Amino acid sequence: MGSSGFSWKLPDHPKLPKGKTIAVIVLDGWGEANPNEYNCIHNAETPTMDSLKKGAPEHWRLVRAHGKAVGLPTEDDMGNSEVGHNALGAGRIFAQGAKLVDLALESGKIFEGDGFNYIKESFETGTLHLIGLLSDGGVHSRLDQVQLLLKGASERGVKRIRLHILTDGRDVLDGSSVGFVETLENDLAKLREKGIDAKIASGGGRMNVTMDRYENDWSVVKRGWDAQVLGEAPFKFTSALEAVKTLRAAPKANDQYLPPFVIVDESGKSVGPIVDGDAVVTFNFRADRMTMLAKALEYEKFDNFDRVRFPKIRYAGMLEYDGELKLPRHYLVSPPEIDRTSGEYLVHNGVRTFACSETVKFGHVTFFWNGNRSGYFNADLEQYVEIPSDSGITFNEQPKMKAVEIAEKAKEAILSGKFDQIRVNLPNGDMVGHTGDIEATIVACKAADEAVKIILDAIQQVGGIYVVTADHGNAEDMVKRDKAGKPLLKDGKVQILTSHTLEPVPIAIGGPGLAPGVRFRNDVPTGGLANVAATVMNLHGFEAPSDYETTLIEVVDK
Ligand SMILES: O=C(O)[C@H](O)COP(=O)(O)O
Ligand SMILES: [Mn+2]
Ligand SMILES: [Mn+2]
Repeated sequence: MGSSGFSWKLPDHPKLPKGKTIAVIVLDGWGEANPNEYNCIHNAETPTMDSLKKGAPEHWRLVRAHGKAVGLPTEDDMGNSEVGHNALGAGRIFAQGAKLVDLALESGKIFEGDGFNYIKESFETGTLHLIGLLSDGGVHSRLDQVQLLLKGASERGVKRIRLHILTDGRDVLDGSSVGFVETLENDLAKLREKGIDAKIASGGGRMNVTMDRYENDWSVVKRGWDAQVLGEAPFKFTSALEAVKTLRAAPKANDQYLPPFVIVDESGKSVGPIVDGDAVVTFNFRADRMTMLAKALEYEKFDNFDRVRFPKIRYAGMLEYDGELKLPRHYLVSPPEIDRTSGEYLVHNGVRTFACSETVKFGHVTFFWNGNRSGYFNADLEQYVEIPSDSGITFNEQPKMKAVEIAEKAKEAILSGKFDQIRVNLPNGDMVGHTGDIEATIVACKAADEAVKIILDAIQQVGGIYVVTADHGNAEDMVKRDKAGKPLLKDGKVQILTSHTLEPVPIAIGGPGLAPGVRFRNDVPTGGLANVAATVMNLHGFEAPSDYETTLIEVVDK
């Protein structure tokens, strides 16, 4: 115990034993919604998940996974992997990046901080470049925040601004890029009237340009670098609106995958390469898909691709993206301080932990789960395994992804007897759901269900316990709906929803190691993802810290 009275030691649970092997399975993008033709989970064969549901209400229930339950600004904010895994791992609700940026903009503090003062040093003689996702999805970024940032910079002496936009179509409807570009162009026109030279300089679809994650495919970041920094891209236009409209007209074009483009002047010269003395802000608040670019912009030593030129810039992230790596060194808003996560507590209490997913979700069950912290708490007690994801494809082409491989790794870890907690993320429902391909998403959900079965069978063999849950909805509703819940039509066609949803997610507990009297309490009706950590700690035989969101379970005499 330290002088403050703080201790990592968790009290013993009065009724539940230690030493059980526990599988914690997170089905990514697996919400609960009414059965209908757009509910891919319902329409897939999912015998394992269906059988768990029969355990309701004692061993199966729903928990909230969106809005304030996961620290987002409003109840209209859909859940996402970052906030979902943060809540699952941390056991408490933290105001998240979206909210923290809102507050900093509202109070004006963002413009008084070190990060802004640093980039401001370039305003007199250099250009301010803003790079990020042009969207109101609220998952990685928000257009209204960019607008306030532009306004704030314009009131504080900026003379030249260049925007490098990434079109979305993943957290928002495909095709919405056109409207966002129009809005932004209007704002920039107003800045120009005030004498500020403000333009969009480059762009591209988020999944094709810049926003890769967990180092799955550096060529994505390189395509962005070439356009944003070098001013080079296969497509050249004289306006961003023309760019997006033209590129969207190609067969099968999609906002997520638009090719990189640069905006050029009458002489064909790019209007906004990044050069020595400029300032750069990456305006996404969410870390996972900005970290790779942040490294390229900041690290002197870098060999992931040939940068050709490494301009001497003043660079700040909207947030600090990685607290361990201190990346980037400068940022406009401090990230949530997610401390004392369940992973850290459990390791301090001797719980041996195995975590696994494939690359595209690997950081979710490690970095996000551990409060946006990379690396092990204690390498002697933990093992994290990453299974390489396919790269260069959209996941509707391979909807089974690496579900079986992840499950087999988990099974091996369970049967090895070397671990007390085996934690996985099964990405299928989410990654394939984001493609908007309904047939493929049904295949994806079936594959995830089969993977769950492999893990539950292993738990059965060792007399363990399982906790099966999800981080937010996605595959259970693939259509945009009106307020009354009816599919919304556009030009006579339904609009496919590629984004997450506001739906709750299931949580199921069971397995031969679950003590007979354990059941879900009925007095936590509004329970959310943050209640899961205390629940899992109890199942490991510990009481949760008193400031954690309450456990979902009770133990009754049987
Ligand atoms: O980054 C993404 O793929 C989407 O914007 C959100 O999906 P995730 O929160 O499930 O990662
Ligand atoms: Mn997710
Ligand atoms: Mn997702």
